[in-house]
Amino acid sequence: MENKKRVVVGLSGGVDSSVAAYLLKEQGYEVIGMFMKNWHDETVTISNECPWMEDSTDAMLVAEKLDIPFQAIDLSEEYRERIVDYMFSEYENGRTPNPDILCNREIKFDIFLKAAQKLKADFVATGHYCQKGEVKANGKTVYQLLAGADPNKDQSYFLCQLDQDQLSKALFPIGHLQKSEVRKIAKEQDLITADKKDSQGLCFIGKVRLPEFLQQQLKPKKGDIYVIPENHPVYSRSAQIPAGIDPDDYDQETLDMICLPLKYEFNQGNKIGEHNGAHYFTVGQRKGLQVGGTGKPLFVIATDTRENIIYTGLGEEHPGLNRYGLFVPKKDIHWIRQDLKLQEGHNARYQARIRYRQPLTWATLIMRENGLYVLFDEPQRGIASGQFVAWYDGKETIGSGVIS
Ligand SMILES: Nc1ncnc2c1ncn2[C@@H]1O[C@H](COP(=O)(O)OP(=O)(O)OP(=O)(O)O)[C@@H](O)[C@H]1O
Repeated sequence: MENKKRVVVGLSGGVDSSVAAYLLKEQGYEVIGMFMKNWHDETVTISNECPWMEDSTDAMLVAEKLDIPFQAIDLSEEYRERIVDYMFSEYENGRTPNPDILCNREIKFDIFLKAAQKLKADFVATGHYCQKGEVKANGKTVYQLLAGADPNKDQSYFLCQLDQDQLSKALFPIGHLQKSEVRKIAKEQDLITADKKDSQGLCFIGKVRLPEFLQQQLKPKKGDIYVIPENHPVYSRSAQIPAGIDPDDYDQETLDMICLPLKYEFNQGNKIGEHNGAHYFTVGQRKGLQVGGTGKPLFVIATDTRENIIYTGLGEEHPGLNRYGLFVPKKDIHWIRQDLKLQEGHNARYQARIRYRQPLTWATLIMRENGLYVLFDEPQRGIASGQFVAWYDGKETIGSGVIS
């Protein structure tokens, strides 16, 4: 008899990974369930809300029900080093990190994958809503990261930093299903996770609230909130894409103006209130400013963590909030499809997004010596440095990068 391929499936104690494990078993794989503990207890007890104990018990019960071996591993040290510390340092520097994307690249498809390989696994599987494809390029197999079939659940954005090696070892057994179908299978198989509520992203923001989390390490620091008028000269050239220019013909100054973060000075605006620490805030944020009586809603358009100043704009249409371009420095550009990598001096049209579940927008990608300029056809709300931009050809994620 042919040797069965061995798969370690990440069992989170949720319904998606439970059904992923069930389907793999049905398909004839030799399946091992593995739960990872990501959080140190002291980090968790702050809000008493990260129920990893309950989750790991659920994961174990699912494994028992499916009659597959089960292991729990403690990755909390690695998680702290690679995700938690990065979160703090990014916020401290006024950037907006995405822990879910990092967790996939650094933990699930790196450390967790290596732990699986120690168990002689051929693959690692997760309950992500995305799919894997394959094409041939220059005679070689190239793996594709494709959207999940359920448009409301597509999680491919969270995997936009995976590389070919990681993808070659990944399986996404529920990616072709709708969420409702996944729940139905879980019910039919009498899995105890069938009715469990969805987690929001990873164990992070959903379970440990972000402001509470940040306050563990970033101390409050009173500072000023300024409001920048809409007609400020800084927007005269930065707030739109000049019509009729061929992407090959953009001069560097114009690109920088449209795509680099705008620099504000406090004397450009009026003081409108105070905050308790610029490092708690992110571009696009509306809640938590606690400035009343402004008529139109107030949005963060920039933070200066060095000077501890928050710059805001009034109204959803403020040009500081809605920008056409962004920039990814050379070292932060990642191509899943290496074979489609843009060469310096070239440009291409792709669809792109800067956050999970955001509808895709057409954009022109312009590769220059220092990095990648992304010019959207429509202005994008709240582009923040540290966020990931991902670009797509239809359902396929082609590449991604960290916004400068
Ligand atoms: N603590 C964990 N241990 C093992 N695998 C995990 C863990 N957390 C997440 N995963 C894996 O990553 C996938 C995506 O995680 P995410 O937190 O986005 O969960 P989800 O989409 O709500 O899925 P689920 O319903 O399985 O929890 C999960 O389906 C699971 O395979």
